[in-house]
Amino acid sequence: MTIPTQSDLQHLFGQPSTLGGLFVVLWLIWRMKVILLKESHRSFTGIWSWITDVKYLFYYADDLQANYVSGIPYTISTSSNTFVHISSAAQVEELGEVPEGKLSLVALAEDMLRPKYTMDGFEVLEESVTGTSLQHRVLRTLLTANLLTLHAGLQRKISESFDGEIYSSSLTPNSDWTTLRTFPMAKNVVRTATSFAFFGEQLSNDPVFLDAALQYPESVFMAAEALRYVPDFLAPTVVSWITQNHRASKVLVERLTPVIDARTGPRELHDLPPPKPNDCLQWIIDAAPRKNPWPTSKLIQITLGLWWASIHQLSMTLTNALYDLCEHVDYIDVLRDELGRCTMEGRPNDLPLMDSFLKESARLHPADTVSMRRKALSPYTFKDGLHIPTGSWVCAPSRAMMRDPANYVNPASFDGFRFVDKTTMDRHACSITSISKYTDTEPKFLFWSHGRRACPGRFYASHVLKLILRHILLHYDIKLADKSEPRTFAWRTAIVPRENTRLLARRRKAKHMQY
Ligand code: HEM
Repeated sequence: MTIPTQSDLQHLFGQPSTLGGLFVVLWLIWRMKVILLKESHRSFTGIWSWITDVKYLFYYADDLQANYVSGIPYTISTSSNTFVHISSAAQVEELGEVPEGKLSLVALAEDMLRPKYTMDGFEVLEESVTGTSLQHRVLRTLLTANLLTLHAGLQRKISESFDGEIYSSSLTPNSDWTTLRTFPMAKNVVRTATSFAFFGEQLSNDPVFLDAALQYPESVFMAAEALRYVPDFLAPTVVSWITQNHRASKVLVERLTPVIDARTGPRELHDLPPPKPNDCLQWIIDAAPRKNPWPTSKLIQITLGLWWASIHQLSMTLTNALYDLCEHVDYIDVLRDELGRCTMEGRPNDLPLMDSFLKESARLHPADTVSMRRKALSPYTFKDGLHIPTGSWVCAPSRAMMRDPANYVNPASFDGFRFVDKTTMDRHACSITSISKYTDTEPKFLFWSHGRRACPGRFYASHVLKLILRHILLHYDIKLADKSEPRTFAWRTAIVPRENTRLLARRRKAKHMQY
């Protein structure tokens, strides 16, 4: 695993400034000060914990992989936290069902994101609406059920956005092949498509809104990261400086307020017969309580919370899938053939070969090394006796588990059709049988987590990834600009695509193109 360069640190949080590097320096100074002033009486311990913290900033993923033993818990301790990694199927199943009141995702998200400062006072949502938490109802149920309805609009947004990236690229003018910076391109395409599904046509056409929509998750992430390095009394100042006084969230609030007000206005107006807007914003409005309606500000907070969860993983996953396609070019024609024969209906078993390819890409190249993070609100003892003390974090080392020979045959090799029944490969492309689908969750495939809180956006994510790859494969040839360019770097548990790694794309001849 390579560690980030100065340029990666600058871009880690999406800001082309020197802030990334500055944080590390600030943090080193702060930690040194703490050690020298407060811990001089036990300076060896202090310096050792400081070295450990620096190590886990860059080598968490490597350490986890090196020390992973199937089914045996592994603990990493830093100066701020203890992380217990569980990997037995029984423990993972149990973790997936433990109530929020004992092992909490919400408490952990509060610790990680510090929303009080970074999201302008946002409270991480745990409201229950009709028995299911709101995000699961809106994303898992309604967004998934509407994939077919949104399909044409998403397809249009994706082609406009990707083709726009090609035409606006200034990296290789006058060349047959256009050079794209893969990760920034992926972020733009994902943002454009997802803003359509979340906010509808009007807002997804507004460039100022779109800009803020991409900036918002990055500035929250960046501010939360910075808060780890500064004392609490400086938090508001530092966050305000990093987020440029919450610039992105202010633009989003300014643009969303009139749209929500118009939709929630007098009851007789907003309950008008169809056509009602068909987007996540509307489903959030509809899911809100009727008796004591939530104010617009709360509806916006909830919407932005879900938006935050939706963007980053999706663009990193797309980037990794594109690299895997370039690395394993033999799959390209087979996948094109499948695209030529099969239609997409918004179901998880659409395009079984591409589904399997995406799953294999996720298995070997996930953007996170752990999944199912929870914070113990009180001491918790697993059925097999494993004890988690209050305040500790428990999670599953998902990346190591997906590379475990006990879980997958020949785990280090990329087998893009690992998840289809190969005896059915000579059938008509669309009736090839899947052994397991991309969106399935199970203890050995924790890409989407598992259990009660498994990612509610996964059906949408799978559909959009297939739509984006479909557009690219049918209309473009792709290859890496330079095979030796490093693609990712490690940052805590994440494996982040580098900002400057390049992809080449060339428009295919018209006779090859089809929809
Ligand atoms: C490839 C893309 C994605 C990956 C790999 C991914 C993965 C995950 C994972 C691992 C979790 C943590 C669940 C847990 O801790 O148990 C999660 C939660 C979540 N995801 Fe995704 N996700 C992706 C895309 C999306 C999208 C597109 C959306 C929205 C449309 C979304 C919405 C959410 C929400 C709201 C949660 C929190 C669920 C809760 O609080 O119970 N995700 N996701």
